[in-house]
Amino acid sequence: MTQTLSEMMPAPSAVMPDCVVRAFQAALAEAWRFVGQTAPNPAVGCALLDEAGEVLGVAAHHRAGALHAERLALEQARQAGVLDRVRTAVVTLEPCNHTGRTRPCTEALLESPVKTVWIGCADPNPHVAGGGAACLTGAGVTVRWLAQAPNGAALAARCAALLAPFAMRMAQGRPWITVKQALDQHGSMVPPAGQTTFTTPDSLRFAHALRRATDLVITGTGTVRADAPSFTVRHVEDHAERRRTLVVCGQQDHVSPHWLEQANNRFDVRFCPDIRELPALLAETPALWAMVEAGPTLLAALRAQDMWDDWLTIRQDASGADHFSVTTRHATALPTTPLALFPEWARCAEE
Ligand SMILES: NC(=O)C1=CN([C@@H]2O[C@H](COP(=O)(O)OP(=O)(O)OC[C@H]3O[C@@H](n4cnc5c(N)ncnc54)[C@H](OP(=O)(O)O)[C@@H]3O)[C@@H](O)[C@H]2O)C=CC1
Ligand SMILES: Nc1c(N[C@@H]2O[C@H](COP(=O)(O)O)[C@@H](O)[C@H]2O)[nH]c(=O)[nH]c1=O
Repeated sequence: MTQTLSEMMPAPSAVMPDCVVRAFQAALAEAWRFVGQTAPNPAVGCALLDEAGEVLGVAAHHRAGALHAERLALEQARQAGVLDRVRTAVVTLEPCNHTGRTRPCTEALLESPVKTVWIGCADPNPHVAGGGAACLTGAGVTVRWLAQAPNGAALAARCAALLAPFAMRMAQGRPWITVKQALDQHGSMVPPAGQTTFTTPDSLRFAHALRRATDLVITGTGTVRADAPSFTVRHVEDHAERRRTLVVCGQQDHVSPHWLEQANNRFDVRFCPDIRELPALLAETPALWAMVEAGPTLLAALRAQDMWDDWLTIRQDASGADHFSVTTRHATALPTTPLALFPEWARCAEE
Protein backbone atom coordinates (compact mmCIF):
# COMPACT_ATOMS: atom_id res chain seq x y z
CA MET A 1 0.00 0.00 0.00
CA THR A 2 1.47 3.41 -0.94
CA GLN A 3 1.37 6.28 1.52
CA THR A 4 0.65 9.88 0.67
CA LEU A 5 3.34 12.46 1.47
CA SER A 6 1.37 13.83 4.42
CA GLU A 7 0.99 10.32 5.84
CA MET A 8 4.76 9.84 5.67
CA MET A 9 5.47 13.15 7.45
CA PRO A 10 5.85 12.97 11.23
CA ALA A 11 3.02 14.56 13.19
CA PRO A 12 3.74 18.28 13.64
CA SER A 13 5.27 19.09 17.01
CA ALA A 14 2.91 20.50 19.58
CA VAL A 15 2.50 24.26 19.64
CA MET A 16 3.53 25.58 23.03
CA PRO A 17 0.51 26.91 24.93
CA ASP A 18 0.70 30.43 26.40
CA CYS A 19 0.82 29.01 29.93
CA VAL A 20 3.99 27.07 29.04
CA VAL A 21 5.53 30.23 27.55
CA ARG A 22 4.85 32.05 30.83
CA ALA A 23 6.21 29.11 32.82
CA PHE A 24 9.48 29.11 30.83
CA GLN A 25 9.81 32.86 31.33
CA ALA A 26 9.37 32.43 35.08
CA ALA A 27 11.82 29.49 35.20
CA LEU A 28 14.44 31.48 33.25
CA ALA A 29 14.05 34.53 35.51
CA GLU A 30 14.43 32.41 38.65
CA ALA A 31 17.49 30.58 37.25
CA TRP A 32 19.10 33.90 36.25
CA ARG A 33 19.11 34.99 39.93
CA PHE A 34 21.60 32.21 40.69
CA VAL A 35 23.91 32.56 37.68
CA GLY A 36 27.42 32.92 39.11
CA GLN A 37 26.67 30.78 42.17
CA THR A 38 26.11 27.28 40.79
CA ALA A 39 29.55 26.31 39.38
CA PRO A 40 30.55 23.67 38.53
CA ASN A 41 26.84 22.96 37.99
CA PRO A 42 24.78 24.82 35.38
CA ALA A 43 22.09 27.34 36.33
CA VAL A 44 18.69 25.68 35.82
CA GLY A 45 15.09 26.80 36.35
CA CYS A 46 11.88 24.80 36.66
CA ALA A 47 8.18 25.69 36.84
CA LEU A 48 5.23 23.42 37.66
CA LEU A 49 1.73 23.77 36.20
CA ASP A 50 -1.64 22.23 37.00
CA GLU A 51 -4.17 20.76 34.53
CA ALA A 52 -5.57 24.24 33.77
CA GLY A 53 -2.10 25.72 33.10
CA GLU A 54 -1.84 27.66 36.34
CA VAL A 55 1.78 28.01 37.52
CA LEU A 56 1.92 26.31 40.93
CA GLY A 57 5.55 27.01 41.68
CA VAL A 58 8.92 28.07 40.31
CA ALA A 59 12.39 27.09 41.54
CA ALA A 60 16.04 27.14 40.50
CA HIS A 61 19.22 25.30 41.34
CA HIS A 62 20.96 27.46 43.96
CA ARG A 63 24.46 25.96 44.25
CA ALA A 64 26.35 22.70 43.73
CA GLY A 65 25.19 20.18 46.33
CA ALA A 66 21.80 21.85 46.83
CA LEU A 67 18.59 20.41 45.35
CA HIS A 68 18.27 20.53 41.57
CA ALA A 69 15.58 22.88 40.26
CA GLU A 70 13.02 20.08 39.59
CA ARG A 71 13.42 18.56 43.06
CA LEU A 72 13.21 21.95 44.78
CA ALA A 73 10.09 22.89 42.78
CA LEU A 74 8.42 19.56 43.66
CA GLU A 75 9.45 19.87 47.32
CA GLN A 76 8.05 23.41 47.48
CA ALA A 77 4.81 22.17 45.87
CA ARG A 78 4.60 19.40 48.50
CA GLN A 79 5.12 21.89 51.32
CA ALA A 80 2.47 24.20 49.82
CA GLY A 81 0.03 21.26 49.63
CA VAL A 82 -0.37 21.48 45.84
CA LEU A 83 1.80 18.54 44.75
CA ASP A 84 -1.29 16.44 43.86
CA ARG A 85 -2.36 19.09 41.34
CA VAL A 86 0.94 19.16 39.41
CA ARG A 87 0.59 17.83 35.83
CA THR A 88 3.27 19.60 33.78
CA ALA A 89 6.90 20.44 34.52
CA VAL A 90 8.82 23.01 32.49
CA VAL A 91 12.62 22.75 32.80
CA THR A 92 15.30 24.88 31.13
CA LEU A 93 17.68 21.85 30.98
CA GLU A 94 16.97 18.16 30.36
CA PRO A 95 16.36 16.51 33.76
CA CYS A 96 19.31 14.47 34.97
CA ASN A 97 19.12 10.70 35.08
CA HIS A 98 22.25 10.00 37.09
CA THR A 99 23.29 10.13 40.71
CA GLY A 100 25.88 12.85 41.31
CA ARG A 101 25.83 14.96 44.47
CA THR A 102 22.04 14.39 44.47
CA ARG A 103 19.68 11.62 43.25
CA PRO A 104 18.31 11.71 39.65
CA CYS A 105 15.61 14.29 38.91
CA THR A 106 13.89 11.80 36.60
CA GLU A 107 13.18 9.70 39.72
CA ALA A 108 11.57 12.68 41.49
CA LEU A 109 9.46 13.51 38.42
CA LEU A 110 8.34 9.87 38.02
CA GLU A 111 7.32 9.74 41.70
CA SER A 112 5.19 12.88 41.17
CA PRO A 113 1.88 13.26 39.28
CA VAL A 114 3.72 14.95 36.36
CA LYS A 115 2.43 13.73 32.97
CA THR A 116 4.22 16.13 30.61
CA VAL A 117 7.74 17.59 30.75
CA TRP A 118 8.76 20.51 28.51
CA ILE A 119 12.56 20.71 28.09
CA GLY A 120 14.49 23.85 27.07
CA CYS A 121 17.86 22.29 26.13
CA ALA A 122 19.45 18.86 25.90
CA ASP A 123 22.07 18.09 28.55
CA PRO A 124 25.49 18.81 26.94
CA ASN A 125 27.29 16.65 29.53
CA PRO A 126 28.71 13.82 27.35
CA HIS A 127 28.53 11.39 30.29
CA VAL A 128 24.76 11.75 30.72
CA ALA A 129 23.53 13.01 27.33
CA GLY A 130 20.08 11.84 26.32
CA GLY A 131 19.44 9.84 29.48
CA GLY A 132 16.87 12.06 31.14
CA ALA A 133 14.44 12.53 28.26
CA ALA A 134 14.69 8.87 27.21
CA CYS A 135 14.06 7.68 30.76
CA LEU A 136 10.95 9.86 31.12
CA THR A 137 9.60 8.83 27.70
CA GLY A 138 10.24 5.16 28.52
CA ALA A 139 8.19 5.54 31.70
CA GLY A 140 5.21 6.97 29.78
CA VAL A 141 5.76 10.69 30.43
CA THR A 142 5.15 12.95 27.42
CA VAL A 143 8.39 14.81 26.66
CA ARG A 144 8.27 17.98 24.56
CA TRP A 145 11.37 19.82 23.35
CA LEU A 146 11.06 23.58 23.23
CA ALA A 147 13.11 23.87 20.01
CA GLN A 148 10.68 21.54 18.22
CA ALA A 149 7.60 23.60 19.05
CA PRO A 150 6.73 25.88 16.10
CA ASN A 151 6.66 28.85 18.51
CA GLY A 152 9.57 27.71 20.71
CA ALA A 153 12.69 29.09 18.99
CA ALA A 154 13.04 32.36 20.96
CA LEU A 155 12.65 30.71 24.37
CA ALA A 156 14.89 27.81 23.32
CA ALA A 157 17.58 30.40 22.50
CA ARG A 158 17.19 31.93 25.97
CA CYS A 159 17.58 28.50 27.57
CA ALA A 160 20.70 27.96 25.40
CA ALA A 161 22.03 31.36 26.55
CA LEU A 162 21.53 30.34 30.18
CA LEU A 163 23.37 27.09 29.52
CA ALA A 164 26.16 28.51 27.30
CA PRO A 165 28.86 28.73 30.03
CA PHE A 166 28.23 25.13 31.13
CA ALA A 167 28.04 23.95 27.52
CA MET A 168 31.44 25.58 26.85
CA ARG A 169 32.89 23.83 29.89
CA MET A 170 31.56 20.49 28.59
CA ALA A 171 32.77 21.09 25.02
CA GLN A 172 36.21 22.59 25.65
CA GLY A 173 36.92 22.07 29.36
CA ARG A 174 37.19 25.80 30.03
CA PRO A 175 34.79 28.57 31.06
CA TRP A 176 32.97 30.87 28.65
CA ILE A 177 35.11 34.04 28.33
CA THR A 178 33.45 37.47 28.10
CA VAL A 179 35.66 40.50 27.50
CA LYS A 180 34.32 43.84 28.77
CA GLN A 181 36.04 46.87 27.30
CA ALA A 182 35.15 50.49 28.08
CA LEU A 183 36.21 53.15 25.55
CA ASP A 184 35.97 56.89 25.96
CA GLN A 185 34.86 59.23 23.17
CA HIS A 186 38.42 59.24 21.76
CA GLY A 187 38.65 55.42 21.70
CA SER A 188 40.99 55.28 24.72
CA MET A 189 40.66 52.75 27.52
CA VAL A 190 42.68 54.81 29.98
CA PRO A 191 40.59 56.58 32.65
CA PRO A 192 41.25 60.23 33.57
CA ALA A 193 43.95 60.75 36.22
CA GLY A 194 42.77 59.74 39.67
CA GLN A 195 39.92 57.53 38.38
CA THR A 196 39.71 53.81 37.63
CA THR A 197 36.48 54.05 35.60
CA PHE A 198 34.76 56.61 33.38
CA THR A 199 31.53 54.94 32.20
CA THR A 200 28.06 56.08 33.36
CA PRO A 201 26.48 54.88 36.63
CA ASP A 202 24.12 52.64 34.58
CA SER A 203 27.07 51.04 32.81
CA LEU A 204 28.90 50.55 36.09
CA ARG A 205 25.83 48.79 37.49
CA PHE A 206 25.84 46.57 34.40
CA ALA A 207 29.58 45.88 34.82
CA HIS A 208 29.07 44.91 38.46
CA ALA A 209 26.07 42.70 37.58
CA LEU A 210 28.39 40.97 35.11
CA ARG A 211 30.95 40.51 37.92
CA ARG A 212 28.19 39.00 40.05
CA ALA A 213 27.13 36.59 37.28
CA THR A 214 30.65 35.39 36.49
CA ASP A 215 32.85 33.06 38.52
CA LEU A 216 36.28 34.35 37.59
CA VAL A 217 38.00 37.61 36.61
CA ILE A 218 40.98 37.76 34.25
CA THR A 219 43.19 40.85 34.41
CA GLY A 220 46.76 41.94 33.60
CA THR A 221 49.59 43.25 35.78
CA GLY A 222 49.39 46.58 33.89
CA THR A 223 45.83 47.13 35.13
CA VAL A 224 46.79 46.09 38.65
CA ARG A 225 49.69 48.56 38.68
CA ALA A 226 47.63 51.42 37.23
CA ASP A 227 44.37 50.96 39.16
CA ALA A 228 44.96 48.69 42.16
CA PRO A 229 41.49 47.33 41.28
CA SER A 230 39.27 45.64 43.87
CA PHE A 231 37.01 43.80 41.37
CA THR A 232 34.33 43.68 44.06
CA VAL A 233 30.57 43.78 43.37
CA ARG A 234 29.48 47.13 44.81
CA HIS A 235 27.13 48.89 42.41
CA VAL A 236 24.53 46.08 42.59
CA GLU A 237 23.53 43.86 45.51
CA ASP A 238 25.48 40.65 45.95
CA HIS A 239 24.17 38.01 48.34
CA ALA A 240 26.32 35.27 46.86
CA GLU A 241 28.40 33.35 49.37
CA ARG A 242 31.12 32.16 47.07
CA ARG A 243 34.77 32.82 46.56
CA ARG A 244 35.64 33.82 43.02
CA THR A 245 38.95 33.29 41.26
CA LEU A 246 41.14 36.15 40.02
CA VAL A 247 43.65 35.30 37.28
CA VAL A 248 46.38 37.92 36.86
CA CYS A 249 48.24 37.58 33.56
CA GLY A 250 51.91 38.55 33.85
CA GLN A 251 54.67 38.26 36.43
CA GLN A 252 53.74 38.11 40.11
CA ASP A 253 56.68 40.40 41.04
CA HIS A 254 55.13 43.12 38.85
CA VAL A 255 52.29 43.73 41.36
CA SER A 256 52.63 45.25 44.82
CA PRO A 257 52.61 42.85 47.80
CA HIS A 258 50.03 45.11 49.49
CA TRP A 259 47.57 44.82 46.60
CA LEU A 260 48.16 41.07 46.43
CA GLU A 261 47.50 40.64 50.14
CA GLN A 262 44.15 42.43 49.79
CA ALA A 263 43.27 40.51 46.64
CA ASN A 264 44.07 37.21 48.39
CA ASN A 265 41.53 38.09 51.09
CA ARG A 266 38.73 38.26 48.51
CA PHE A 267 39.78 35.90 45.73
CA ASP A 268 41.68 32.76 44.94
CA VAL A 269 44.46 34.59 43.07
CA ARG A 270 46.39 32.77 40.34
CA PHE A 271 49.16 34.21 38.13
CA CYS A 272 49.48 33.32 34.47
CA PRO A 273 52.87 34.43 33.05
CA ASP A 274 52.02 33.15 29.54
CA ILE A 275 48.45 33.21 28.20
CA ARG A 276 49.13 30.10 26.13
CA GLU A 277 48.85 28.39 29.54
CA LEU A 278 45.55 30.14 30.30
CA PRO A 279 43.16 27.40 29.03
CA ALA A 280 44.92 24.80 31.23
CA LEU A 281 44.86 27.15 34.23
CA LEU A 282 41.17 27.94 33.70
CA ALA A 283 40.41 24.22 33.36
CA GLU A 284 41.80 23.65 36.88
CA THR A 285 39.16 25.98 38.34
CA PRO A 286 35.43 25.11 38.60
CA ALA A 287 34.48 28.35 36.79
CA LEU A 288 31.73 28.30 34.17
CA TRP A 289 31.87 31.95 33.13
CA ALA A 290 34.98 34.18 33.15
CA MET A 291 35.10 37.94 32.66
CA VAL A 292 38.10 39.87 31.35
CA GLU A 293 38.81 43.28 32.90
CA ALA A 294 42.19 44.18 31.45
CA GLY A 295 43.99 46.91 29.56
CA PRO A 296 44.84 47.15 25.85
CA THR A 297 48.03 45.04 26.05
CA LEU A 298 46.37 41.90 27.42
CA LEU A 299 43.22 42.40 25.31
CA ALA A 300 45.40 42.42 22.16
CA ALA A 301 47.10 39.19 23.29
CA LEU A 302 43.76 37.48 24.03
CA ARG A 303 42.39 38.54 20.65
CA ALA A 304 45.52 37.28 18.87
CA GLN A 305 45.15 33.88 20.58
CA ASP A 306 41.34 33.71 19.92
CA MET A 307 40.93 33.36 23.66
CA TRP A 308 37.50 34.91 24.09
CA ASP A 309 33.87 34.02 23.34
CA ASP A 310 32.08 37.32 23.37
CA TRP A 311 33.39 40.86 23.43
CA LEU A 312 31.32 43.62 25.01
CA THR A 313 32.31 47.16 24.12
CA ILE A 314 30.93 50.11 26.11
CA ARG A 315 31.70 53.18 24.01
CA GLN A 316 31.13 56.70 25.31
CA ASP A 317 30.01 59.40 22.88
CA ALA A 318 30.80 63.13 23.02
CA SER A 319 27.70 63.78 25.13
CA GLY A 320 28.84 61.26 27.76
CA ALA A 321 26.22 58.63 26.86
CA ASP A 322 27.36 54.98 26.63
CA HIS A 323 26.62 52.62 23.72
CA PHE A 324 26.83 48.86 24.16
CA SER A 325 27.81 46.45 21.41
CA VAL A 326 28.64 42.75 21.48
CA THR A 327 30.64 40.62 19.08
CA THR A 328 30.63 36.86 19.40
CA ARG A 329 33.20 34.48 17.96
CA HIS A 330 30.68 31.67 17.57
CA ALA A 331 28.68 30.80 14.49
CA THR A 332 25.73 30.09 16.76
CA ALA A 333 25.29 33.89 16.85
CA LEU A 334 24.11 36.28 19.48
CA PRO A 335 21.17 34.61 21.19
CA THR A 336 23.40 31.98 22.75
CA THR A 337 25.70 34.46 24.49
CA PRO A 338 24.88 34.43 28.20
CA LEU A 339 24.86 38.25 27.99
CA ALA A 340 21.46 37.86 26.29
CA LEU A 341 19.96 37.06 29.71
CA PHE A 342 20.75 40.53 31.11
CA PRO A 343 17.80 42.93 31.23
CA GLU A 344 20.22 45.43 29.59
CA TRP A 345 20.53 43.15 26.54
CA ALA A 346 18.16 45.40 24.62
CA ARG A 347 20.92 48.07 24.73
CA CYS A 348 23.38 45.77 22.94
CA ALA A 349 23.69 45.55 19.17
CA GLU A 350 25.79 43.21 17.06
CA GLU A 351 28.80 44.96 15.55
N1 LIG B 1 38.55 50.87 29.91
C1 LIG B 1 38.62 49.64 30.34
O1 LIG B 1 37.73 48.82 30.11
C2 LIG B 1 39.84 49.22 31.11
C3 LIG B 1 40.90 50.04 31.18
N2 LIG B 1 42.04 49.66 31.82
C4 LIG B 1 43.16 50.58 31.79
O2 LIG B 1 44.22 50.01 31.04
C5 LIG B 1 45.44 50.55 31.49
C6 LIG B 1 46.45 49.42 31.68
O3 LIG B 1 46.67 48.80 30.43
P1 LIG B 1 47.90 47.84 30.16
O4 LIG B 1 49.13 48.43 30.70
O5 LIG B 1 47.82 47.48 28.73
O6 LIG B 1 47.60 46.63 31.15
P2 LIG B 1 47.04 45.12 30.96
O7 LIG B 1 45.96 44.91 31.94
O8 LIG B 1 46.77 44.81 29.54
O9 LIG B 1 48.30 44.30 31.46
C7 LIG B 1 49.46 44.23 30.68
C8 LIG B 1 50.32 43.10 31.22
O10 LIG B 1 49.68 41.86 30.94
C9 LIG B 1 50.67 40.87 30.82
N3 LIG B 1 50.56 40.22 29.53
C10 LIG B 1 50.42 40.78 28.32
N4 LIG B 1 50.44 39.85 27.36
C11 LIG B 1 50.60 38.66 28.00
C12 LIG B 1 50.71 37.32 27.56
N5 LIG B 1 50.68 36.98 26.27
N6 LIG B 1 50.84 36.37 28.50
C13 LIG B 1 50.88 36.66 29.81
N7 LIG B 1 50.81 37.92 30.28
C14 LIG B 1 50.67 38.90 29.38
C15 LIG B 1 52.02 41.55 30.88
O11 LIG B 1 52.45 41.44 32.24
P3 LIG B 1 54.01 41.34 32.67
O12 LIG B 1 54.63 42.60 32.16
O13 LIG B 1 53.94 41.25 34.17
O14 LIG B 1 54.57 40.10 32.02
C16 LIG B 1 51.67 42.97 30.54
O15 LIG B 1 52.60 43.91 31.05
C17 LIG B 1 45.15 51.29 32.78
O16 LIG B 1 45.14 52.67 32.51
C18 LIG B 1 43.74 50.83 33.14
O17 LIG B 1 43.04 51.80 33.85
C19 LIG B 1 42.12 48.44 32.40
C20 LIG B 1 41.08 47.57 32.37
C21 LIG B 1 39.85 47.88 31.72
N1 LIG C 1 37.61 52.00 33.11
C1 LIG C 1 36.47 51.29 33.29
C2 LIG C 1 36.49 49.97 33.81
N2 LIG C 1 37.68 49.44 34.17
C3 LIG C 1 37.84 48.24 34.99
O1 LIG C 1 37.38 48.41 36.34
C4 LIG C 1 38.47 48.25 37.25
C5 LIG C 1 38.26 49.02 38.52
O2 LIG C 1 37.38 48.27 39.29
P1 LIG C 1 37.14 48.63 40.85
O3 LIG C 1 38.49 48.69 41.52
O4 LIG C 1 36.27 47.52 41.36
O5 LIG C 1 36.47 49.96 40.84
C6 LIG C 1 39.63 48.72 36.43
O6 LIG C 1 40.88 48.34 36.95
C7 LIG C 1 39.35 48.06 35.11
O7 LIG C 1 39.61 46.69 35.16
N3 LIG C 1 35.30 49.33 33.95
C8 LIG C 1 34.12 49.90 33.63
O8 LIG C 1 33.05 49.28 33.77
N4 LIG C 1 34.09 51.15 33.15
C9 LIG C 1 35.20 51.87 32.98
O9 LIG C 1 35.12 53.01 32.55
